[in-house]
Amino acid sequence: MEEKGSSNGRPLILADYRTTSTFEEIPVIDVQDLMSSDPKVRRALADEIRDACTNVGFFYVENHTVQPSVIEGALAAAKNFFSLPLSEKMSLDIHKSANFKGYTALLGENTNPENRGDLHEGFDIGWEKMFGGSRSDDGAMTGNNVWPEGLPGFRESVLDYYHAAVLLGKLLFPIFALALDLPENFFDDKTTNPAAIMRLLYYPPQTGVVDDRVVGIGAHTDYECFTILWQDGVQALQVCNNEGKWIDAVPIPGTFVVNLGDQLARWTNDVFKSTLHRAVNRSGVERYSIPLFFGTDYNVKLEPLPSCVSEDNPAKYEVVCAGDYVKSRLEATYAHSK
Ligand SMILES: O=C(O)CCC(=O)C(=O)O
Ligand SMILES: [Fe+2]
Repeated sequence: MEEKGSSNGRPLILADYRTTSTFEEIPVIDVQDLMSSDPKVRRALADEIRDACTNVGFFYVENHTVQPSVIEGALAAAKNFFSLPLSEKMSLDIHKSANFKGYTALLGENTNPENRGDLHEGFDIGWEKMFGGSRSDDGAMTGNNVWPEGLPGFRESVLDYYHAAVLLGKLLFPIFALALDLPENFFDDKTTNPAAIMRLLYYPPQTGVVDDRVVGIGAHTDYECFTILWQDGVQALQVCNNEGKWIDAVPIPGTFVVNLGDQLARWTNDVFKSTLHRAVNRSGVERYSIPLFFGTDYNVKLEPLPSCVSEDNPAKYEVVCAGDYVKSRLEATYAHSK
């Protein structure tokens, strides 16, 4: 790839990085140096991440900070929850909660408006301290979590995972900032109350002829800055390249898939890609995944970075408040099953 500006003293015009190149595979990035005390090492990692963000919008991270036991706990919690009788799950129906917390039944969501509903079940939570409860003010997205009764340890296992994934997300923000040639602390004052939504997802297998309008999760882009996704060993996630071809995000043990969402696309005026993806579980067995969508605080304005706007790449998006934006996207996703 052509060398364009960068950390050698010349100003970086990020707008020049916007690319229409395509990809055939998703890069794997080792993030064990995320907290290195050597700025050169962090810079090298940021360059690798910038490449993935401008060309693909997806990458795997290996050697991350989340302990396997925490992941196993969350997976066991998910399996216990989704095995509950439907009536118990429906008592936590997401439509009854303030701001999209709780249970989504099969076909309850329709992520791609051209489809007929998504073939997955979900359970959504937002920020909550393990001890001391929910946060009082998330602006347009304020609302408490809801928890099932009669599943001992469920809340603890889910929150353990939530906080471990949020911590990883907090470590990723500075490296994204560096990748954008911003001060590493650029996002610090914009992520003081991590606006992170976590979901447990269950995908039944789809057998026989698959109606393209009813798949595990329809083609969509994510709403927040980035998503940290744990997936089990069952292949289903697919990422759309620039030629419209679906590339399998093959499960790689020990990794997370990280993908950019529309908030970061808006900050960067589409220099960083929020890439279309979907999940179709044709494996014949059940699949579980756990995305955590990490955005800026809900009161932050999503404004394009000056270095991402140029004469050739004028600002594409109107400035919006993060909370209003996430809420409007969620409202659209659940509108059909209201
Ligand atoms: O389950 C997956 O692999 C993808 C889930 C997803 O794209 C989402 O929840 O936004
Ligand atoms: Fe997604």
